[in-house]
Amino acid sequence: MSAIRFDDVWKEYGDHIVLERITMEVEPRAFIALVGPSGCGKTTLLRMLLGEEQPTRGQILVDGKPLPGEPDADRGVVFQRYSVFPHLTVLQNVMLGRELRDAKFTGRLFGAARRAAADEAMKLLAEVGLAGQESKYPSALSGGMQQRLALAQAIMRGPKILLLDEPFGALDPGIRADIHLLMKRLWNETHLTVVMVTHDLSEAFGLATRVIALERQRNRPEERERYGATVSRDLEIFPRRSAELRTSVQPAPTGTTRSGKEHQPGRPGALVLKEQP
Ligand SMILES: Nc1ncnc2c1ncn2[C@@H]1O[C@H](COP(=O)(O)OP(=O)(O)OP(=O)(O)O)[C@@H](O)[C@H]1O
Repeated sequence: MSAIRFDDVWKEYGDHIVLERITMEVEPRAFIALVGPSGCGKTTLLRMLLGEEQPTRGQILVDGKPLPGEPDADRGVVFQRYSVFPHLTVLQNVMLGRELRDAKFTGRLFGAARRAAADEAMKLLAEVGLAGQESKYPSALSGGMQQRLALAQAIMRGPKILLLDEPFGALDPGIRADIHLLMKRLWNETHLTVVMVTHDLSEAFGLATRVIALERQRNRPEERERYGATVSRDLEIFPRRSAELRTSVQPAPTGTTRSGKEHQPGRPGALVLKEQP
């Protein structure tokens, strides 16, 4: 469970200002959807949260402390594609999540620690609907299954913050709906703070507790490089989901993530609109 604070964060590449004046607080266990036009800096913001990029000005604090300058186990990430290792089996990919965290130098666990990690990985695979697929390689899985695997691998690292960069963008609508249910269930069952970049507004409103739009305030061609994007809309989904609303959801049957006990998200029509000053 982590709170994130952006304190007047700017990101520039040479003379090109990509983001400016990003100041916001993200409460613990929030599910943030970052939306905005192509090229406005959504992925750049996510990469700064991951530690792959540093702010040019300002700072990002997690639980009151400056964000470590490089990726660590506290932050898990799933991209639209290529988040898992093609040369490792499904089980090995999920185990790696734990090995990278607990055996940083060797990348391997041994003995009881390895058996415990394998048991946990098997449970997690069942939870994401991949029971029975453990010895397959990712290339033998569908796109939706690969993204479930990527989620399982990220969660196996035990992150406090999960960063999602259009993780479901390449999936067919039906498969997307299934994986949305899975995502909601995983978020409900864990203490994760989630930040997700998406182009899909219905996905944003269906999953998130808060939808944040980034936009350039000045967008004439000659101004594009000199003015970065900033937070233009901060939409809180109402009623807010909170720890009290969490439901205990049984693991989905193998091969599916549909659950009758799924917590319903806030409806897009029920919003509190907070304009940025
Ligand atoms: N390493 C880099 N060096 C120089 N410019 C970069 C770098 N990374 C990103 N940019 C620029 O920053 C801007 C924002 O890119 P970013 O990928 O964050 O946008 P985005 O909102 O995620 O776009 P999309 O929705 O199309 O994925 C773009 O103009 C891009 O060219």
